[in-house]
Amino acid sequence: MLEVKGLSFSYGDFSVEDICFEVKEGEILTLLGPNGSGKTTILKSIYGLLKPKKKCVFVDGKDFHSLSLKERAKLAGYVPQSHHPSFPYTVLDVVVMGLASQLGVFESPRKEHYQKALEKLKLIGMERFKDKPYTQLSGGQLQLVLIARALVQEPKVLLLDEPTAHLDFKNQVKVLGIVKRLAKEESISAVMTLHDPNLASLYSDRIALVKEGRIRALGKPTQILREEVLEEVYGVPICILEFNGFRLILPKMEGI
Ligand SMILES: Nc1ncnc2c1ncn2[C@@H]1O[C@H](COP(=O)(O)OP(=O)(O)OP(=O)(O)O)[C@@H](O)[C@H]1O
Repeated sequence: MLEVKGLSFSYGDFSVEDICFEVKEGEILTLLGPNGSGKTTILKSIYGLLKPKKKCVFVDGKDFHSLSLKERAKLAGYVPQSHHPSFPYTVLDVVVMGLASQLGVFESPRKEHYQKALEKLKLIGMERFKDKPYTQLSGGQLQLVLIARALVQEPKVLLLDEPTAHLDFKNQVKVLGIVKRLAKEESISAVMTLHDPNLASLYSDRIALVKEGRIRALGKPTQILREEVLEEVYGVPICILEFNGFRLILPKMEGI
């Protein structure tokens, strides 16, 4: 289980303050909120890429930030929002790099490591690209490879920053479906950031609405995704249509 207890971080002119939530095994919590509200800052602070003001992140009760890099890499995987590859490693090599922390300093990856990486590429439907230089992938393909790289560690906690950002509709559904299935089957605690409230509603167990560096509301999608709450957070008129038990969140337009 992931516990975030009073996480605060400041860049100077922007800060996230007193972020608190728990994510149980098998659960997906989505951070949803406007551009610049602090979602990435929260994810980076959890993973330790940014240094929060105090001890505040615990995985299975362990103070995550006090662990060694190797121990952290075993426990948590992070998929960044964007990545600009510079060296033309093959896709398979990039996924194997996810296991670097599990190898000794002078140890090269072995057959079983490549096998594991290939399994993860198969899982996301990217095995046919295994020998392609990853500098030659599209933005969406790159995103999928980064997800495979995080999965190869078989982490207990998965942090995904806008995992659907560069993906077409089919791949959005596919990737979020994979995250949901893995969370349940592998008992992973997943935290992701999304921009689309409809996708958040469909794929999250709980949603934290973030505004100006603070969590404004936290709960199940049906509790959180209400017209007045979303209007307050996004500052635009919202209309929610209910149909066969599903909720469709739309901008309010004349005629709706
Ligand atoms: N390295 C940095 N130094 C200073 N300020 C930063 C830095 N990175 C981000 N910020 C600022 O912190 C605020 C929150 O940024 P963050 O990327 O966390 O927001 P976000 O909710 O993830 O946004 P988006 O949805 O647009 O990705 C923004 O005002 C941004 O300008």
